[in-house]
Amino acid sequence: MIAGSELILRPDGSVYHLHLLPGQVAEKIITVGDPERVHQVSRRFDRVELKVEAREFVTHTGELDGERITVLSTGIGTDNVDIVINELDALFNIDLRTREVKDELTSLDFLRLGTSGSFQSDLPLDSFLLSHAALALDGLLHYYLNQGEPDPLVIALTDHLDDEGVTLPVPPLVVRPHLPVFMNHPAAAELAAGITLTAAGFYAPQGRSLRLPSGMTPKILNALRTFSDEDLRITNIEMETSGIYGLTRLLGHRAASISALLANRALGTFSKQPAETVESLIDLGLRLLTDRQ
Ligand SMILES: O=P(O)(O)O[C@H]1O[C@H](CO)[C@@H](O)[C@H]1O
Ligand SMILES: O=c1cc[nH]c(=O)[nH]1
Repeated sequence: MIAGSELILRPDGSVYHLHLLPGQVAEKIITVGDPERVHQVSRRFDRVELKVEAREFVTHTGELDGERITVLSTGIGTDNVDIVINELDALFNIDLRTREVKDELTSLDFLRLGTSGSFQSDLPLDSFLLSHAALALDGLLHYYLNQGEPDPLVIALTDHLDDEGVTLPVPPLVVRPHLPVFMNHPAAAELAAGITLTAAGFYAPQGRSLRLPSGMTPKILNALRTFSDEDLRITNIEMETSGIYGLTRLLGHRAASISALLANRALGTFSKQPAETVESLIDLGLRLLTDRQ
C-alpha cells in the first residue's frame, strides 16, 4: 500500500496537484506548457466534458471526430513534468482507494505541442520539429533508477565533447520515446527531426546571457551544435521533452514531442508571428490525433 505522504489525495479523492479524479482524463493526452494554450486547443473540440484548474495545471477533456482527448498544461520545466506524468499515471494505474498498483496497467499516448528555439541556422523560424531523442541537461531523470544502459548517442556525444575539450555543467543523459501509433500519420513523416536539448532554465541553461554570464559558453554551444551521430544532430532547445520521454518510457506509456521553432538561437532571430505559428501547431497535432488527412 502506498502511504498517504507519498501519493497525496485531496479530500474529494483527487490527485494532489492536478486536482483530477479517475475517469476524467482520456487515454490520448496533449500537453502544452502555457495554460492559455489549453483553451486554444479545446476550442477546436466538438464537445468539452470537463474543465479543471489547479495552479498552472489546467485540464480540459473533450471529444473531436469521435476521439476522446485531454489537453493539459504542464507549466514550464521538467520539475512540473515530474508531477504531471506521475499523477496522470496514478489516475490510471493505481487504485486510489486501496492505494495499490493495479494488476492491469493502461498505456497512455502523450503528444507535447510546445515552442522551442532552433539550435541550427538552417532550421527556419515557424517550422515544426519532432524530437527523435532528448538530451537531458535538466537533471530530473538522474533521480529515477532503472534507466538501463546509456544510450549510444550519449556515448558518442561524450566522445565528441572530449575531442572538443569541453565539459557540460551537468552529466548528460539521452532518452528516446516509444512513439504513439498516431505518429504513423503521413504528416508526421514530413516533420524535421532531431535531438532536442531539454534545459533546466530559459536563460543561462540555454546559453542566454542578459546581465549574468552563462556557463553554457560559446565553446560548449559550438561543440553541441557540431555534434552528429546516427544522422541526428541537436536541433532545438526547450524545457520539457526529456522529462516527458524519460518518464513515459519508464512507466510504459508512449509519447511524441513536436515543437514550433519560434527562436533561432544560431542566428539571433525570433518569430514575427508566434501566435499564428502556435495555432498551426495545434492544427497539426489535432490532425495527427484524429487521423484527419
Ligand atoms: O511553449 P511551451 O510549451 O511552454 O514550451 C517552451 O516554452 C517555455 C519557455 O518559454 C518552456 O516551457 C519551453 O519548453
Ligand atoms: O528559445 C526558446 C524558445 C522557446 N522555448 C524555449 O525553451 N527556448
